[in-house]
Amino acid sequence: MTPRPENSGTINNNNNGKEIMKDNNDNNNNNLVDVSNAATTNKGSLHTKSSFFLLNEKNSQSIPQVHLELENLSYTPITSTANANQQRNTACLNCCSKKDQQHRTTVLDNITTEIRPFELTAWMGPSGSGKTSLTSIVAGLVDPNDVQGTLKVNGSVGRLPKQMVGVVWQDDLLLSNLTVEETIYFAARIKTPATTSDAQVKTLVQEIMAELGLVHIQDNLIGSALSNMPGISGGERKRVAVAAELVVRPSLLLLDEPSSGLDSTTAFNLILTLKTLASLGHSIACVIHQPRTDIFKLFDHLLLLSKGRVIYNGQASCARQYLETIPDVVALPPETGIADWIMDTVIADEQRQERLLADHWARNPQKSLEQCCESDSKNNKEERTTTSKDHRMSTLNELHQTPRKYEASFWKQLSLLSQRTMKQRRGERLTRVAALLTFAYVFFTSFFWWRMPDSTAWVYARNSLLFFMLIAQGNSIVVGSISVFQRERALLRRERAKKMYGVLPFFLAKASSDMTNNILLPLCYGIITYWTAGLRPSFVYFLKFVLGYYLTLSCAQSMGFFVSILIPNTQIAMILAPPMTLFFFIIGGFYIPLSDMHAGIKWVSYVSFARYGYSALLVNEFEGRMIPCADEEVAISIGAAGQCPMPGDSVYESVGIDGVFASYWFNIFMAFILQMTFLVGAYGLLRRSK
Ligand SMILES: Nc1ncnc2c1ncn2[C@@H]1O[C@H](COP(=O)(O)OP(=O)(O)OP(=O)(O)O)[C@@H](O)[C@H]1O
Repeated sequence: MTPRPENSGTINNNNNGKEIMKDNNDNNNNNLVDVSNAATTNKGSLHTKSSFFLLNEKNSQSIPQVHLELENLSYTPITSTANANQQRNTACLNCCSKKDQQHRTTVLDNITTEIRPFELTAWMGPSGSGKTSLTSIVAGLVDPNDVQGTLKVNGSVGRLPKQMVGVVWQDDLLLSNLTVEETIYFAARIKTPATTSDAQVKTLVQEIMAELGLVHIQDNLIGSALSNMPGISGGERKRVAVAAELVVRPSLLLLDEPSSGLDSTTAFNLILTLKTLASLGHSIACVIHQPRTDIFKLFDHLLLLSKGRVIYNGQASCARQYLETIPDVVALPPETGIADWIMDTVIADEQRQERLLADHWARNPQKSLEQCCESDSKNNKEERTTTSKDHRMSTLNELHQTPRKYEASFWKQLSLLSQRTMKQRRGERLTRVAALLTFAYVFFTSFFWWRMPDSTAWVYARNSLLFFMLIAQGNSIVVGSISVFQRERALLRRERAKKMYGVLPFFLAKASSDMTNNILLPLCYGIITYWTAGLRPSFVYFLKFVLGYYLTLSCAQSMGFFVSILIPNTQIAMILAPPMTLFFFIIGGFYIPLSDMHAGIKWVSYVSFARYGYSALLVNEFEGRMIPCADEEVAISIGAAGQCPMPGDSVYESVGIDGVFASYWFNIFMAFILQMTFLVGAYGLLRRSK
């Protein structure tokens, strides 16, 4: 933590007798930072304000404040089988339909709560109580048809624009080859308006990194445990994910277990950071499991859930008094953490299966609260009245006018996404393996097809080499394209839901990066092999070979991209892709001459990129030249055997490449059209996918 300068704040008393840290530079109540709990519970580490917060304070008027009210909210998603949910409260949706196995599961039942600005709210409850579901509902990520009840923003029924909501999930999806700083910078830059300069964004990034203790690892790669790539620790990943959301100061911040995997001091400091942020006017709700007592005391508001029902919803400081008034609840034993005790109490209630706590709350929540927490409730009401007087909240209509659809312009989104894709590619283990594989292919191909003599005896060898070059690289390009996109899909889904960028800039960045990066090594292989194998020795024909070869592989790449969006299941896509590609190659004209192909299958060859690619390369190699006679007996199975010297055109005509298909440029045009079709199809599917 950056130490707070001694003269930067004073300790005052507010009307509750709480210590309030107030910035000397600004008398606005916005800037009050309640540190009483922090000071009393963790004297050794009194939280200090870094310039990140000072910077935020200066702009705090620009943070639209949000008061979110959830009234009688229920969440009943459809589950695909009844068996798995027999224990649940289920209701058959339409038992006469084909989908008569579909049932609705009541995940959340009649939840009434609120998230207020200037407050840090905790959502607690045992595993499976519905905390993550509630986060998804508030973030607007579930099907609205599955949600009943009312959601109000600043008094009006409706939803907050997604740009004003920051969400940190339990499973952070971070790109492994980006550094800590690059990850936070990307989030900051794409989510801040164009009017904020790059220098200002960089300052914000530095400040939030300082605040969350990430400066010393700012140049470290994130890494990935899945691909066994060393990187930052789990706790550091969590802090990076938090920083990427915090850096743009969202009005509403939702965090799903942000402290899991952190040591208790780091967890305390993180929650304290959130508390400080809340004091600037942000509304923050935090799913938390079993925080230690000093962390628990940082929370203003507590929502306690048990199996989808409310057990307590009120000031965190009143929870103990309230629970102890309920018969059957054992009072907090000495030397026991309050959060531990609350969780033990809730779990014991769940095990009894009588739902005493939920029923008790349902009978008369407000009255029970007022009885046991009278003085605190009164003070709280007064505080809220003062807050609402001081800050005129924007209406929901005004809030919807504030953010643009996307903060960054189209070109900025495209540029940032392209840069991120390039960075993710650098040093990827996959790329290194691909480089080794290319080297192996060059060696292997040179061994079998070294400097082929230009004679009729080598016509078949030339044909087979051209086809081998396509099939060897084409298949791995399709498979590689699918595996890479499947990894990116979850991140795309999450970032799209946050309205960070549009589909078109993502698509263009992805397609252009793939069409260069993924094809680069295979193209090198083609270029080297052209000369080592002794293909047509002319620079013009060489350039035409490069164009045809590139376009065919690039078309294969686009087909892989299309398939990976069409089939969202990775395993199925990976199983289906190789035979599909192989099929397109088989009907490409080498194994079965196009002239001999059965009419029932021949039409498919018109949509095979391999057909146009192979035809273009073959025509380029043999068109308009005479192939000299071999000294030995001519032994070719295709072409006009016996004719010597042999006209090159007869080689491709003998496999059925004739008429307009015998034109190099026609085949190039068709490969281009096919690629565009795959790309437009991929884009359409991507837009429709969620
Ligand atoms: N779409 C869904 N269909 C069926 N059941 C669901 C669905 N979403 C959540 N559930 C169930 O609802 C319950 C609550 O899930 P949720 O993930 O919200 O709990 P949680 O309190 O966040 O749990 P944890 O602390 O373990 O993350 C779980 O039993 C879960 O299996």
